[in-house]
Amino acid sequence: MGVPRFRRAKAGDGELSPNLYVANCGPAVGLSFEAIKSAFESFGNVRGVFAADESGVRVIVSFVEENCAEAAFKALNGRPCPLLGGRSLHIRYSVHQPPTSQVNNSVPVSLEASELDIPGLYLLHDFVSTKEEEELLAAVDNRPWKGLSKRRVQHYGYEFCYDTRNVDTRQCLGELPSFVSSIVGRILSFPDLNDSASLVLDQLTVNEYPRGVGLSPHIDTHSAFEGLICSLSLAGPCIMEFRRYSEGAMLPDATSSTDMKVENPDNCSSVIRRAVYLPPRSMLLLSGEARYAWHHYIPHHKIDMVNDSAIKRGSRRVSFTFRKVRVGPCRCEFPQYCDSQR
Ligand SMILES: O=C(O)CCC(=O)C(=O)O
Ligand SMILES: [Fe+2]
Repeated sequence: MGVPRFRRAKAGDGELSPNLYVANCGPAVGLSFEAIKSAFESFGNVRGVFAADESGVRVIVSFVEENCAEAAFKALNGRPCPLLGGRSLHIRYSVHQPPTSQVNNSVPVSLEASELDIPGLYLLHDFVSTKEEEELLAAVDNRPWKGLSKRRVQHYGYEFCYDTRNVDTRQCLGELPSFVSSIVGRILSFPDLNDSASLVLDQLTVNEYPRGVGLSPHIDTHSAFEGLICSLSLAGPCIMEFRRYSEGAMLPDATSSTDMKVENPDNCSSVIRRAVYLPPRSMLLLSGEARYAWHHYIPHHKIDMVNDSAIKRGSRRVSFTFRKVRVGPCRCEFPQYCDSQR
């Protein structure tokens, strides 16, 4: 069945809902789902607490009764909650989205990045051979994985912290491993990347996604990484969607009233969406506008529709994402998406 999905309540949904979207609250700030459930249960029976997105600081609290949600909303919205460490909660009503309205929410999928017309986006097919792919997979499968809620990761160079979406630059884990040296060299020889300062790639995140698992829409934190992000797809395919929000204010950790639009593009009139198919062994390069101003997103699908073909995801997809850790603030041309220029 999977985790239920929710969208922001809008006119026509009725005034009340048993579901509350609660920001500034979640495992990333030390509040477990159990602790949140028990705090909200002082207002009535809670059916469940779910992550609203991957941030760890936004949850959906789903009550059995609407009037209990209303009581909790009135008592807690915008006020410090003593049962939750005195945190000030930001609450809105949220509506359960039944599975039937989740279909046909897709955009046409291109096979070539150039068709997306996103400056700074490149997709290089067959960037590694099948033999290299096997060797890279064997190398990471021989090393310890760290389990996240839905996928496994490995970090090299610097650890990436999912709660802050940043790296701890004081804690270097060492050089990138020798099994990726030839890949890094090949990236550096790609001619269209003219910003040579960003080409000393020193951080690698390896992600292993089981079939059907994706990644929430995000822009990699500007202050954490420089202007080039390179992602090598191995083992299985997926599609990647890109979203450009015209109003800005879409910082990855924003708790503003716009942040639910990321999860619910149907509610958002000001988003441009494009998608590309990432086959195994392809390298995706994000630079410039593609890196700084477009959210990227891997839908949680087991089957992707690419033109008229249904393409089944493999039993897993493993990606190697190479980045350069930034020292000093970001000075990009997209301040509306930039945590350094807020
Ligand atoms: O799996 C991928 O290709 C993308 C990973 C990604 O976007 C990230 O780690 O920030
Ligand atoms: Fe990313």
